[in-house]
Amino acid sequence: MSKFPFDIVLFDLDGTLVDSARDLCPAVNHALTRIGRDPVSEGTSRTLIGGGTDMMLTRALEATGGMIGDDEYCELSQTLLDFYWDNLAVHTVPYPGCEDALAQLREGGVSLALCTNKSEKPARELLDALAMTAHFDAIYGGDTLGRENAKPAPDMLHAAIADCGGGRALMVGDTTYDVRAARAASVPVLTFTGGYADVAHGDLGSDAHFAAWHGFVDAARAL
Ligand SMILES: O=C(O)COP(=O)(O)O
Ligand SMILES: [Mg+2]
Repeated sequence: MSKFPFDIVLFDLDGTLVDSARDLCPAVNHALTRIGRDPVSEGTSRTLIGGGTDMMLTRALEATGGMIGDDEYCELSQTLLDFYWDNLAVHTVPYPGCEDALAQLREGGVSLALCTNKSEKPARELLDALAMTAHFDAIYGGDTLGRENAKPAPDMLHAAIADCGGGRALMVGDTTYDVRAARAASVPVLTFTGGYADVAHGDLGSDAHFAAWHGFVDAARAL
């Protein structure tokens, strides 16, 4: 039994644990400019994150002139990934206070799992680069169980809870993908307002939110 009102915390990655927009934005712009599109601003790129890099590219193409053909899209998606995988930890950092909160949870006997829509390989590489891998008992990426089972589907949440031995779980995220996945898995959900919400925070529909990681443990205990 943990010292918290939950035994397992499932974390989203981009926009929740780490501020990765400053590396994702150059990657999407590398792809856009390759086909002669205008780059998007970092502010715009933040609103495109949450569904995985393919979703980010699709939304960026729609915002800069419309979708392209399937073959060209596949090639461009690979161009984006190649760039991102070589540059995924250039500017990306954990949000202030996040690692202390993870350590506090672990010391309190809570199991931690990562449930990100980022593909598993770059997610693991990013965690390794930031020396954060050891915090997690289970790591799921958007492709681990097949893209069709990425968030907002509940599958990776269910699998991570099982890997952690079952128990009372809590989801922590920043976008509608996280809230919808948590609802589908019947898990309470806390959202971080410092991330990349794709709708107004009040419309995310989470059970509660926190604005800074220093306030996370109190917000989670109050659920
Ligand atoms: O890479 C993305 O677009 C989403 O990743 P996240 O699920 O960790 O927010
Ligand atoms: Mg996110």
